[in-house]
Amino acid sequence: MNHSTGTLYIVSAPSGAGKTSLVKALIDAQPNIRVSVSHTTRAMRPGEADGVNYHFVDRAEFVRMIEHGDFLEQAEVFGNLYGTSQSALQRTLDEGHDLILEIDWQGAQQVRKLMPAARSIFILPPTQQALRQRLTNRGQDSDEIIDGRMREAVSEMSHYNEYDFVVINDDFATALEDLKAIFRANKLQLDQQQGRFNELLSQLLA
Ligand SMILES: Nc1ncnc2c1ncn2[C@@H]1O[C@H](COP(=O)(O)OP(=O)(O)OP(=O)(O)O)[C@@H](O)[C@H]1O
Ligand SMILES: Nc1nc2c(ncn2[C@@H]2O[C@H](COP(=O)(O)O)[C@@H](O)[C@H]2O)c(=O)[nH]1
Repeated sequence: MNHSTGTLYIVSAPSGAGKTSLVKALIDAQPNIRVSVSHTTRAMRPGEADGVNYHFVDRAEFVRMIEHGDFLEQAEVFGNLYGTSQSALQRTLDEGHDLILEIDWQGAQQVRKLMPAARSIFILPPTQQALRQRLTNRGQDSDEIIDGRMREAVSEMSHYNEYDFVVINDDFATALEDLKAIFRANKLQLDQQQGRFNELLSQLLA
């Protein structure tokens, strides 16, 4: 059996639903999973670092990268450009690591067309009030930006049924267990498809 190529996962959610926190907790527990570092024209937030949270570039550089064909997918979200580097993604998968893309529904549609084997997960907040509360508690965006993100949340959430799985992030620990279960089930399915159990089965059935 050859496990050399990793699986690509797409994780989408309205801003503030908790996808970054959940993905971070998942990869802390499962070292073979990597997270793609996107390029963006958004301003850096306090506490963020270039090359860690994002590759922060200006609009001219981002447009140059689009023209050069550097992105697997790219989209405008909340007035800023975001994109996934094709070469970094391919390198990580070829190294055998599973890779998570934290991207919006527009990017998810583009990736599904190009890489149909990608598995996709949509994370929902338990209520609209909880979503606003989380954006407020995060303390990184002005009231005006939070209002804009709440308006966009409805449009983002209307695409939930394009995804393979939906996870509700009400209790954090429960949502994390749901995410882990999705990754575990997918790995077991791949093991079966790639014949990992053939030797055992030939002994058991002899
Ligand atoms: N289950 C939860 N209950 C309460 N607070 C939560 C829960 N999950 C995440 N949070 C908090 O909600 C805030 C938003 O979470 P996070 O930044 O992970 O969201 P996000 O979906 O990645 O947003 P964005 O798309 O804007 O980056 C954070 O302060 C986080 O600690
Ligand atoms: N299509 C893409 N969407 C992306 C990418 N990286 C992030 N995102 C989306 O942007 C919003 C806002 O993120 P924030 O860090 O500014 O709060 C987030 O909800 C993601 O869905 C990307 O590479 N491509």
